[in-house]
Amino acid sequence: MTNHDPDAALLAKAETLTEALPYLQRYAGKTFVVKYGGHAMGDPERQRDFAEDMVLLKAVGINPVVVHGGGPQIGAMLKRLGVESQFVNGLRVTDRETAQIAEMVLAGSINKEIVSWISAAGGRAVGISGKDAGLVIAEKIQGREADPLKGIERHVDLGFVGEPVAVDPRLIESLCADGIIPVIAPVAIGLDGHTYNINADTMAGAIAARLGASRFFLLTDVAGVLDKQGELMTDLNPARIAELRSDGTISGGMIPKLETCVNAVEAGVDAAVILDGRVPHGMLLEIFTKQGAGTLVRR
Ligand SMILES: Nc1ncnc2c1ncn2[C@@H]1O[C@H](COP(=O)(O)OP(=O)(O)O)[C@@H](O)[C@H]1O
Ligand SMILES: CC(=O)N[C@@H](CCC(=O)OP(=O)(O)O)C(=O)O
Repeated sequence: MTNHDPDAALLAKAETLTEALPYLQRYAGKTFVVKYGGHAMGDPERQRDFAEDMVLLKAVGINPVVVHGGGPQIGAMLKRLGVESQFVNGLRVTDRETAQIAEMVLAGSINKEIVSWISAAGGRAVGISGKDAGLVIAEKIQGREADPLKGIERHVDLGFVGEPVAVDPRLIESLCADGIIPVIAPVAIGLDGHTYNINADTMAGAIAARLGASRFFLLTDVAGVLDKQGELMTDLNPARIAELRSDGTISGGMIPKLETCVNAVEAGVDAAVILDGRVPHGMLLEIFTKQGAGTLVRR
């Protein structure tokens, strides 16, 4: 090696940057909605990685919009307060007290924590919930559950569990235009004036659809959607997802996750990606390199 030969490791770094160039050009000015699940919020190092990724996206001209969950954190708080909680098809049955606690955890502690991480990474973030500036209007969900005895679905009352029926994107758009990363908690006011707890995947999907996002990322605690053998399925479409649901391959929290992906891509989002949020910078590799990560859902 002469003095003029670059170090191989440095060269590889430069190559990574040039490999990113077409993606940087393609995505500049586009909006990416990132759903940050409660299970994906690992230790402080992972939290810092996530915040750095958001700040990096913003720095290269992409508009990240974060919608976060916090299911495990709500569960821990309910347990501390001695309140029982149960899920039906991945949705938490939410009575009035649970709705208050969910709002406290989601729009209070978690929302502000994420804002602090982004701030520590050098970005500017504003933490809001679906309640702010009429961002999301919710409607009560009619819950359904399989009746194992009769082999049919029956209605269940999920309480104050809502789904978005209207999204007013103006607040998000003005924050993005001002160089700010919006961080959104999945709580909204219903048409009836009550506070509704909304599954964070559903909330994020509705926002991604309304914003016409280029990409919708769902960061969770699995590599993506796994088949019955536990192997990663890298590409899915709505028809295949319907099959996976009916043959029982997907269950629990993966049900609302895939439903929301289908709704988002059918509403015009280019692609949704479910990936492991605990893998350091996995989202950056997915966006800026040829290497894919997780499960890509397209029409
Ligand atoms: N086929 C499947 N592939 C991957 N995960 C699945 C599947 N079926 C059910 N799951 C469950 O879905 C979970 C992800 O949903 P959830 O717990 O709601 O995550 P998050 O809190 O990130 O939204 C996984 O950890 C796994 O337990
Ligand atoms: C109705 C409903 O189930 N709401 C969720 C909201 C939080 C959430 O979805 O958080 P994750 O993304 O971390 O699962 C809940 O109460 O747990």
